[in-house]
Amino acid sequence: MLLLSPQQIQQWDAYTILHEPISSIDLMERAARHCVDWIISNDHIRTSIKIFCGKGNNGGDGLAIARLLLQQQIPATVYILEFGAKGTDDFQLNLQRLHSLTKDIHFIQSPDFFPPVGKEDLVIDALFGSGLNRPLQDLNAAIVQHINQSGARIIAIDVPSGLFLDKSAKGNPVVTANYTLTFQSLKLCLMVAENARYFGEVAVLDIGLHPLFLQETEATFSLLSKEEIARGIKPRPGFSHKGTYGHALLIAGNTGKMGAALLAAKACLRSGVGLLTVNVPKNELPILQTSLHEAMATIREEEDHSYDGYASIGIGPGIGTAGSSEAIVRNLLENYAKPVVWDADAVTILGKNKQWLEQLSPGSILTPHPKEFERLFGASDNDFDRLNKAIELSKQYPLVIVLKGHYTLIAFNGKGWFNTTGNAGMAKGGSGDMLTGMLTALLAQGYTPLQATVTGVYLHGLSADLTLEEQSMESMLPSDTIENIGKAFLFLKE
Ligand SMILES: NC(=O)C1=CN([C@@H]2O[C@H](COP(=O)(O)OP(=O)(O)OC[C@H]3O[C@@H](n4cnc5c(N)ncnc54)[C@H](OP(=O)(O)O)[C@@H]3O)[C@@H](O)[C@H]2O)[C@H](O)CC1
Ligand SMILES: [K+]
Repeated sequence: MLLLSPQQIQQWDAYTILHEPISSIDLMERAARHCVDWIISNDHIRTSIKIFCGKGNNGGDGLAIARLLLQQQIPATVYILEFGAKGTDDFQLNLQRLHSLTKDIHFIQSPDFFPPVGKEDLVIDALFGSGLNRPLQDLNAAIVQHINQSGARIIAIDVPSGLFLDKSAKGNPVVTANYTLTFQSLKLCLMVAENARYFGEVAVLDIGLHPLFLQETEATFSLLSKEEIARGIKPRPGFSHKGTYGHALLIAGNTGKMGAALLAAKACLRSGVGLLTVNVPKNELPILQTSLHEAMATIREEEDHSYDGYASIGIGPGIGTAGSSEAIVRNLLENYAKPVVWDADAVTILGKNKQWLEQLSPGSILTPHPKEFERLFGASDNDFDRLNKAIELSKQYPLVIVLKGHYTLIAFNGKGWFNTTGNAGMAKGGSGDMLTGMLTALLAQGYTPLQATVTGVYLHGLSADLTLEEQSMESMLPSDTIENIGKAFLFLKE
């Protein structure tokens, strides 16, 4: 699914109106009906429902929602903000329709006329949607503040009023909704952590916009889907052998950090690799060899670092950032030409030696979390800037950049894919090590760097989601999640 700009969403509307065909007012009616159905079926009806409307089509949705509720004998009161604009055609038509049912419609010209709003109320925010083109001010800003401090349950229609679809609204007045009912597809503003306190829980309502439009449309950002990932999984033919699936090397672990190496190695082995060697310090060899029977080992301190024969290499988990680790990073840059997975301490080392970025082998995968990303590429003013920076960097460098977060972004060649699997139980030490192991395994099996990354990131989150069948988000460990990588592969084949 593509994440569209406000202009593209308007075009999608127009395309649907033309090709379904359906009138604009009927499309609004369909959207409002879906909202009402969702509100009722999710048990959000309260004795007092206050619907705040702007005079655009978002406000039109609010008016239609009010009418549909009233028609079901559910009382709802409408407050229309008068900020000088004339209502859109569909707003005006819905206003007429509502007038024929109720006289309880209030026009608000100043804060003196704001109704009291309290905890017992359900507020429906239909002030502004995808048409917002400047920060809210004056009366609009005041009503947002009034609603936000009320303690009422707030359901935002399409997006919380005050959020821009595809750029930051940091510092602006924005409705802090408990729920957001967004139409047809997620929006970029609903994917970023800086807006999480505004959008609350998000439900995507399928209002039947024409699917063909997407086939004719391009967008920078899109969402990964199960079907897409499942299609890319390589079959394992009967006459294959361990050589078919590649020999991976993980350079991981150090004193006190051998857990990172073990997690990466286990995840690598569970992700289909043919052979795995782990490079560890001499003293730590027994830990590896007694815990993991399937992995081979090489000794960190030995001088001869030949990388010949490895189909892929992952470096970073638990190696530390000391000079000896820097020397290994340097050595790898000079002696290995295939894609490498760069994670954790290895990313920090690259951050300290930015000139080395130019030397990364094409197709290498960088997996920084936001802080590591900052160390590598500098600070960003907001989440949107960081996303756009990742996209720009992916044009500049022949790398796959994995920007870890609630919705991890994978940037490559000027495009970005958001992952849709995973949960907050993964916010624990060891999750990143697991991912490095998985990506290294997939690269070794001949997946292209982009394919390895989208598949690995998706499976990583999916394994964690499947772990919730027997664990809670609090209790689950990366070790549990690794044991569910198998279930995740099976789930893709269903
Ligand atoms: N395809 C769909 O998803 C459907 C969406 N629907 C709903 O329609 C809205 C979008 O409606 P639109 O009329 O385009 O926009 P808004 O209602 O968000 O805004 C209306 C106008 O408000 C003005 N504006 C913008 N920013 C501000 C501001 N800060 N202060 C005051 N006024 C502002 C702007 O006009 P200007 O001429 O003043 O620039 C906007 O045009 C979408 O979100 C859905 O809720 C359909 O109902 C169904 C299909
Ligand atoms: K809204």
